[in-house]
Amino acid sequence: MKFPKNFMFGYSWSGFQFEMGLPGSEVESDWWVWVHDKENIASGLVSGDLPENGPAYWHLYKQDHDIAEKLGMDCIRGGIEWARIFPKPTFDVKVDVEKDEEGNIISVDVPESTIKELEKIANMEALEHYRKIYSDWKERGKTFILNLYHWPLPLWIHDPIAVRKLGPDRAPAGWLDEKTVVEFVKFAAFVAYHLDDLVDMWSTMNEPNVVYNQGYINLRSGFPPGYLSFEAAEKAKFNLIQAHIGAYDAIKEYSEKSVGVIYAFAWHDPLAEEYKDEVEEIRKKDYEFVTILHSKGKLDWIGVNYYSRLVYGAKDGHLVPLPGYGFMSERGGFAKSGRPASDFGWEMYPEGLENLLKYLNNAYELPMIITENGMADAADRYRPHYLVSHLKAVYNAMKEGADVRGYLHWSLTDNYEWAQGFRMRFGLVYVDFETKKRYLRPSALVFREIATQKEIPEELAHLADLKFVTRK
Ligand SMILES: OC[C@@H]1[C@@H](O)[C@H](O)[C@@H](O)c2[nH]c(CCc3ccccc3)c[n+]21
Repeated sequence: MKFPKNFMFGYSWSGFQFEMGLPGSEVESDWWVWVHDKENIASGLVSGDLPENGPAYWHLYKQDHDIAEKLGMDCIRGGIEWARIFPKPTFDVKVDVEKDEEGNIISVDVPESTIKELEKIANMEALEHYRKIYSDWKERGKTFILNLYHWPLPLWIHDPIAVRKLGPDRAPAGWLDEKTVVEFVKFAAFVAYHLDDLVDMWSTMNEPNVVYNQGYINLRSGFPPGYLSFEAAEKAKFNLIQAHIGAYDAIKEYSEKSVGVIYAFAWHDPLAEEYKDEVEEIRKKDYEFVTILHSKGKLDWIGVNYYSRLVYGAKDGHLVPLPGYGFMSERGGFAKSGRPASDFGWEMYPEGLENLLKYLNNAYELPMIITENGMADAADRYRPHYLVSHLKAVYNAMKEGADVRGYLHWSLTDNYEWAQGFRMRFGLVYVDFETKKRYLRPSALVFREIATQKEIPEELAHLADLKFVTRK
């Protein structure tokens, strides 16, 4: 199975999960206070592991780029932490905001004069260090995708502990506050103005759907602010859509490159044929954020994050995602389908990726990049199979006309998995967090074979069809 010669292979990283690990790389944000909060740790909502003990990419980026190059990678999707660039509030830097009659933001104008004002309160050393990190990869003749927002917010934008204790009206409320939209657009313009020469493709945000679903509805996920409210989730969703649109326009002021969004796409299956139509409605609703951006012409490409599926069945007269399948399978066990689940309890379901890519290609007709795909598998027992079976799914979808430009694995190295800390290991490369030393897992060699040849060679294709003995 041969991929096009310009098909890209690589990996994705995010600031909070990868940068910290050696002294001098720490940065305060809502996620920082959230994972250090004693009550969150005591209640088990977060692991108690700390990001400052992470893989130290801020200092060791050359090492990881060397490994990535050795594994045949030619594209990295990376991030930039808003809390690093603007540790202090940017509210006092005034901009013109145009709103419609309902008060929705139509545009935020960030001219060069405003950028110069922002430079006076920005952390220009952090900006320069990001330039060094990105340049080290670009100087190797590689492709770089920069994503502006991957979940942490500056504390002056969002204080999650205060929101949970006092409510969003008496604390910096993050995406519940439309002021955040304006500040995010300033950040986007500032970064595009300063770093566009190093960026091949832009993304405004990673998985906005996870931010509003996990933060305000699925509280067991351990996401900030852990404030249960359906209307808060809707408000956050609305403001995130405004933020993407504002950032899209702001980037276009300073860049000719394409601007997309990276989204968490689960695949949805009905447990029985009779639920088919209702599940199609659920799928449409789940992808609505992307549909809205596309309908407004504010989307040049789609970052597809795919891991597993959700299977829907009837419970008390309505359709719900069923435990025992997809994301809701037993950690380190087997899904009810008989397929193995990851250390995180996510069923391996490569068909979902093939179905998803065909569906998205038909729905949006935009270039796509798999910006995340991988599994928590500390022992690397299943990862070779997971990797080849999902690459085969991409290959099959492309054969059916899906416009996929690349596959970026999640991830190169083990890293800080949010509320789970270091317990969930997603790396092709194992990290000893004491010594920060990197070690290749067997699946890294499988990745290298495929990425260097841009092909799933015959002698590795069998890995897609492995059958694992279930406990039964
Ligand atoms: O959990 C592994 C990775 C995280 O480390 C990334 O930061 C994040 O972008 C990320 N997203 C997902 C998918 C989570 C999800 C999918 C579908 C529905 C809800 C959540 C998995 N991951």
